[in-house]
Amino acid sequence: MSMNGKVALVTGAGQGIGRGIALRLAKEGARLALVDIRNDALTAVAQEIEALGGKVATFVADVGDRAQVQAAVDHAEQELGGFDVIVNNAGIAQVQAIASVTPEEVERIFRINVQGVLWGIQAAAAKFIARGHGGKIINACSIAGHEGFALLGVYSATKFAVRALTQAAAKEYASRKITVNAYCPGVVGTDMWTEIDRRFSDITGAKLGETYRKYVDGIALGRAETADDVAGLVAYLAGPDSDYMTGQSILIDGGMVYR
Ligand SMILES: NC(=O)C1=CN([C@@H]2O[C@H](COP(=O)(O)OP(=O)(O)OC[C@H]3O[C@@H](n4cnc5c(N)ncnc54)[C@H](O)[C@@H]3O)[C@@H](O)[C@H]2O)C=CC1
Ligand SMILES: CC(=O)C(C)=O
Repeated sequence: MSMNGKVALVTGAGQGIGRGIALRLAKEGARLALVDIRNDALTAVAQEIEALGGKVATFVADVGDRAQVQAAVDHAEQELGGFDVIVNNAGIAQVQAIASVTPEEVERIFRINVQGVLWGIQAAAAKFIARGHGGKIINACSIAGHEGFALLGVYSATKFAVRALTQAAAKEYASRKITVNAYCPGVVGTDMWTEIDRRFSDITGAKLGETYRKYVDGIALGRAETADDVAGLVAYLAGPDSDYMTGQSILIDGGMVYR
């Protein structure tokens, strides 16, 4: 188990990709701090990890709020007795034509997808520096962080911003033995995609399920991605085999976007 004795904090851990990452890191031997805005979802995932024999603590926090992120990181260290890895996974989608997007919508998605990652980087890096033995910061990007998609323009802009933060933080923290990388999934069949599909349907008149199928048809490996597919990459980025990698935003999309 590559993460024995390590403590990892995962945001947006209540469902979907975050849940998959938390379960995988627990199987790798990590103690887990789970963060989400939904307490009921956190409790359910914590019970799954405990059933595997894992140690887990949960914190309700909104990642867009800097003080709440700091409090979650402080609690994780106190309750689990360490702090080695943060996975800044929480994020929201938005489907809207550029012509009709509002300032409120832009503010909300940048607050969660970009500031949420920034506050996580800041709080975690300060802990790693204070402890003096480095650490790993892992951020949620997307294929939309490598290519702008129609009706997903503002969402894409947030994910391009995550790549920029990942590169800049990698350079700023390298001398402290802190690595910063990002994972960029393609089409993962979570609630996020159910909502994206529904919004496309509202805007374009596509039948429910049609947009999702169209995207999946564009995947070279011929199937939608699972949270476990993403979690495998995150386990690698969280473990010792990736010690010499930093500043990278790695596509894991079954063959959709080639960079
Ligand atoms: N589903 C997909 O196809 C893809 C997802 N991603 C990214 O992966 C990450 C996870 O996505 P999914 O699991 O699909 O989403 P999801 O919508 O299924 O789950 C997101 C989780 O984050 C939590 N959350 C939302 N806002 C929060 C906030 N302000 N503070 C704390 N927690 C919050 C939700 O309660 C939920 O548990 C996101 O950053 C997303 O942009 C990237 C590429 C593809
Ligand atoms: C949700 C997401 O990142 C895409 C583009 O599928």
